[in-house]
Amino acid sequence: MVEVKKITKSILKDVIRKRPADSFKGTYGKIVLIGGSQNFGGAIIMASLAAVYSGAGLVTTVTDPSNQASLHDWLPEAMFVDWNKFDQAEPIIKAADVIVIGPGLGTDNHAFDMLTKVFEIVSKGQKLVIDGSALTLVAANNMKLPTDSLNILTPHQMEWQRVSGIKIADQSPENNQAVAKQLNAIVVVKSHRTQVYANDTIYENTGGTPAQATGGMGDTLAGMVGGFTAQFKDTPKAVLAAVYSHSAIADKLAEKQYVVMPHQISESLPKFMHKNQAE
Ligand SMILES: NC(=O)C1=CN([C@@H]2O[C@H](COP(=O)(O)OP(=O)(O)OC[C@H]3O[C@@H](n4cnc5c(N)ncnc54)[C@H](O)[C@@H]3O)[C@@H](O)[C@H]2O)[C@@H](O)CC1
Ligand SMILES: Nc1ncnc2c1ncn2[C@@H]1O[C@H](COP(=O)(O)OP(=O)(O)O)[C@@H](O)[C@H]1O
Ligand SMILES: [Mg+2]
Repeated sequence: MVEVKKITKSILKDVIRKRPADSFKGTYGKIVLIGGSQNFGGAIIMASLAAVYSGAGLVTTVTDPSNQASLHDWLPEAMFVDWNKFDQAEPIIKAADVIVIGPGLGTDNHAFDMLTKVFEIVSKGQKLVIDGSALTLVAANNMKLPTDSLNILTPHQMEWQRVSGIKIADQSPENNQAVAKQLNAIVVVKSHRTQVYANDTIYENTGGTPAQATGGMGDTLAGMVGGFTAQFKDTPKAVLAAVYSHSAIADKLAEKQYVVMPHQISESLPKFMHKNQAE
């Protein structure tokens, strides 16, 4: 039996630091989020909201132009780039600390082309969060993950089945770890008790509620993983803190709500992080 470490509240003070007085938006990372087709615009808006509300310094959303007005209605803090104008997106993607690709991306040819181009241009030192449709595209087209970036995959169990080839019933810690090692990535397998595979160590979350079983909940986590890894140096720990915070906020809201809306998690983040920061 392999050891599975619990993700507990102690991860928060380990990761979330009091902000130095002498800092500016550049200190907290540049993040680009790519996704949101005409039909799935909400997904990239929810992910972008989570990135800004978890404290990322500068956020750019690359999406279908039909989403621009709603994006800015929800989030004037985000910059917008039309995903049909890749020449405009390319320098911003190249300059980013973190790229999140996949929420609501869809799986058509345009989505595949964009994912292919992003995999080509990411470079050393960048973190790449691969979620949702991007994982489905990777699996369907047998795409190799980029080797220069630090890759973080955030599949739900069915996406993980597609990417890893392991059937949901067989997704044991041992089996999952073997594929996570081959992929040389941090893998977040989302479920009632989400597991994280990082640096040969397996972690299991201790929170989470069925009140979270609503579309957009994973898109929100992807944005949080982006926001946390953009700001906090230790990437595996930042991922663990994002996973823990996402469920801890939901558990608290679920004490008084039957269902928790993904945007409510984002809206709770600034106060939650304030309360749980280390001096
Ligand atoms: N408002 C929006 O715009 C939304 C857009 N979304 C986007 O829609 C695209 C497709 O993602 P979906 O996940 O909906 O569809 P997928 O087809 O990729 O996955 C859903 C399938 O997986 C199965 N499944 C098995 N175990 C599961 C688990 N633990 N969690 C979730 N599903 C499990 C489900 O039964 C279902 O058949 C993604 O790009 C996603 O980001 C969704 O996030 C929903 C909300
Ligand atoms: N019953 C549950 N208990 C705990 N967490 C859950 C439960 N159902 C869903 N979640 C969480 O909600 C998120 C769902 O992710 P995902 O399926 O990718 O959603 P979407 O793509 O619709 O945004 C994951 O973080 C998962 O852990
Ligand atoms: Mg998802």
